[in-house]
Amino acid sequence: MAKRERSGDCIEVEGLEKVFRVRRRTGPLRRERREVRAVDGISFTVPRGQIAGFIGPNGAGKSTTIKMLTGILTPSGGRLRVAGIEPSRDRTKLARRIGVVFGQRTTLWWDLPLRDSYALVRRIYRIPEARYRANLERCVELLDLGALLEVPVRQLSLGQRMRGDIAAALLHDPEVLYLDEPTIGLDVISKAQVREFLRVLNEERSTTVVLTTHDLTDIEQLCERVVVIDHGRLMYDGSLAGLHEVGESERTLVVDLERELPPIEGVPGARTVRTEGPRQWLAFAASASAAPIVSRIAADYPLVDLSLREPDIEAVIARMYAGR
Ligand SMILES: Nc1ncnc2c1ncn2[C@@H]1O[C@H](COP(=O)(O)OP(=O)(O)OP(=O)(O)O)[C@@H](O)[C@H]1O
Repeated sequence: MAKRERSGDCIEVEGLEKVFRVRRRTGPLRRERREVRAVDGISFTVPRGQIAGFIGPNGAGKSTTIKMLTGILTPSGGRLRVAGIEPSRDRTKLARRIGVVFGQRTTLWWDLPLRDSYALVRRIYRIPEARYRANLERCVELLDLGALLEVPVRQLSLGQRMRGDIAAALLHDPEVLYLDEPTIGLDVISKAQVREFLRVLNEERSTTVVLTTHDLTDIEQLCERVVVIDHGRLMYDGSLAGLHEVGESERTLVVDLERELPPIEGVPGARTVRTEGPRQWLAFAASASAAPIVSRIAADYPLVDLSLREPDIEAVIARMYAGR
């Protein structure tokens, strides 16, 4: 698979806007016209070869932005370029340069085995035989699809289907890959497989990736950069560590003790926020290490088990607002 140059910006977005005009019935003969500003003047760029996280709460305008980046929707205002192409003007040309994966929808043919779905993708994109074979072989190897190629898509588990969908989006060698919630509903192992694949893909082919997710672990493990939008506006653009800092976000340590005890006290940097029988929840700054907190608790309390919970995106963003 071809490795590309990592120079210049692959995606350029300037003052992007999308206004939906909706009509609402307000009485038997009355209709009201209303405007929804789904995207309200967003600007950012994504350099070639970067994996950028694109996050925000429900209804923030993420899908609308992605749809404009793929040419499905025409912007109401602003400027947009992807791989040097204006998406809404040259949608067909752009389709050859981009791949799109939606976590909650499949682009595969439900009744066909994976292999036949891929053969159809090959025909749609007119992928040359040698390139198709090489790309399919690499995807099958990296996504562990060998045993699944003859299985009809409807019989695949969600994680298998997702891996199948990702391969389908890459057979024509796109330079940009949009992923909308690629790990949603997947178990821990499938999530790890998908993340590892994206890391290798980016490393081997310098593919530019825009990743929409509600899972901060996806961002943590894959994205050097994160763009946060809310109410159609850009809230933050920078590193994940920086986001935790401005959002003053907290991680939670869930601790199982041998028996019910009073709330854990005296652990520097952590405070007990909840107790339920022998289980206690301790919050601490997301930027801090959990190690000293864990060893302190292990030394002072009868510890049976523990797990770590990452902050959720909604909470981080809510704190960003509160801090303004
Ligand atoms: N076709 C449409 N017509 C009218 N309003 C729309 C349309 N598509 C989206 N919207 C509105 O635009 C806003 C942004 O929606 P969008 O789907 O882009 O958000 P999102 O960030 O992708 O949310 P989610 O995380 O829930 O997918 C919402 O208020 C939504 O109701």
